[in-house]
Amino acid sequence: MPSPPVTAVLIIGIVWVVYRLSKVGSREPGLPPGPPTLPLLGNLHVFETRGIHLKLTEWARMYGDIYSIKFGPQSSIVISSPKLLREYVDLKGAMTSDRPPVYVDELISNSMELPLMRYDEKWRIMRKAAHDMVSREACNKHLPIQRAEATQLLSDLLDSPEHFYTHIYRYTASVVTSVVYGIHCPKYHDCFVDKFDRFTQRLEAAMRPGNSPPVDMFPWLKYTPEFLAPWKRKCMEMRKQQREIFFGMLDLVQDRMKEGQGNDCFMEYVIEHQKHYNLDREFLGYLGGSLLQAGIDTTAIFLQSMLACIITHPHVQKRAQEEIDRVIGSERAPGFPDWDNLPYVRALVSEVNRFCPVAPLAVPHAATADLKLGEYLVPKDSIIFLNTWGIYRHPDYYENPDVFEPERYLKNEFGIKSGADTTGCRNDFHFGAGRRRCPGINLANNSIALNTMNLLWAFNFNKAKDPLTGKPIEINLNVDVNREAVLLVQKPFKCEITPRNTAKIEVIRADFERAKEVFEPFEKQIITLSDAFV
Ligand code: HEM
Repeated sequence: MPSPPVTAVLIIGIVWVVYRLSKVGSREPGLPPGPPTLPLLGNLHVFETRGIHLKLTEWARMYGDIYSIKFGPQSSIVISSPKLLREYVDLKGAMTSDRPPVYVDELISNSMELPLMRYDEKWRIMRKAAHDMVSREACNKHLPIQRAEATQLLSDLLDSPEHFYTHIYRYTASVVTSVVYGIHCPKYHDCFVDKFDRFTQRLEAAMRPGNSPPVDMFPWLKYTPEFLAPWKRKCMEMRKQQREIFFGMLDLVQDRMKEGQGNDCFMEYVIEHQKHYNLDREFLGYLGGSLLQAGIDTTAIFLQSMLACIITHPHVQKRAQEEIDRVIGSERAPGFPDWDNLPYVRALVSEVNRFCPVAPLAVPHAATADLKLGEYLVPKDSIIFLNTWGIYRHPDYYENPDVFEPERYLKNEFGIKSGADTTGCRNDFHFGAGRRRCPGINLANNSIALNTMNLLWAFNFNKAKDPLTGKPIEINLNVDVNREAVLLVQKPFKCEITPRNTAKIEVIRADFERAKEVFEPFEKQIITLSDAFV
């Protein structure tokens, strides 16, 4: 039997531990209000890992444009208006540009992937090089290859319209491999593209909440022995495969340069200026790899969503096509200079981005220091969610926010309703905010503009028909989505794609013949990957 003083100490100790545990999950004083919490769990018990943007937006309408949530001990804030995004993220960039730690990424890439890097010296080195690589001027230099790739997309769609998914993916993959590594991918199958597509799906699954224990919330889980943690083994396999891709691509560029066969791609530029950017081989490998990883799926998802939007809104498709026909006609395909003369097509693109933002919660930021945001105090290391979905569906800013209506962008450049506060308004929230804003914006926007013009110029897009009933197969925009994915991916849908007239078919065939000359310097190497990818 312990003595009375020992018993007293034990009781005080137990009370203290219970008290501390009961505080886990509750809000620190000063945090903005939010949904009620439970001890230990915070808001985890009502949190969905699928379609998180919908839950965060539902709460935004209840608790306001800034509110807080707790994932166990982890504090997070959610920002859901243009004004607060500007004030709290854009203008406080030095304190809001960290990323929350992602242990799975630490295992896979040793935290060397730019989008998930912490806000430190490593990030600064990488970001500067990435910024210069895909700056507006640098991208303009690469318009001919981007255009040639877009011409191949039209030609592929003429040949086998039923494979539009893989044609689009080939396009977005080949644009990045061409401009970053100087290597054209002529087809989806039996080439780099399908293997990279599969690798990305495996990577996305490995990162998905629920497929590994919540290590980032409870860091002691890191020490689970490997024999009890198959997810750790999976991460090590992914690491091997990822390095094979990233460093294999880098080697190809260096081999080409040694042979004097350069083609002016982005990677050649940074290799030549390696010292200036302070990049060693490890950085170079992950720099190119980060652009591959961040640039391919995102652009493909936009194009898929754009097609889903015009198929479900035929009057929008018709109006955009009438404008294109008026400005361009049938004798030539659209080009970049046409973009400025197509206000309705530009409005359509803005509306697709508003209605189906590719990354509805961007990539979460984190606070590098304690933050004073208006009347609130947000502790260092809190996660900051940029609720792009909630902003783009905000009823104070957008008239009928749940209706797809490109015309709103003809009334004013932000598409907002009259009388709304314009502070912080822009029409590119889908590229994020502050210092972590997407650096690939120019490359992405060039792809979006060129392909939207091209596709509408060349083809009619209609709902596919059910072979049994003959009835159109409906597409439920943003409802039939892959809810497990972090990006807003429409579930695979079918559609009928038919060329609009024979003159256009001839233009596409002739343009594709000419594009082969542009591809030539980009076809000196074939990307090989080991059997691990099959
Ligand atoms: C439609 C196409 C795209 C969309 C919607 C998109 C969207 C985004 C978003 C939302 C972020 C996070 C921003 C933030 O944290 O505030 C991001 C980051 C990033 N994006 Fe994009 N992106 C697209 C295309 C591209 C392309 C083509 C590239 C390059 C080839 C690229 C490279 C990156 C990189 C490297 C980052 C990480 C930046 C950092 O953390 O500092 N993206 N993108």
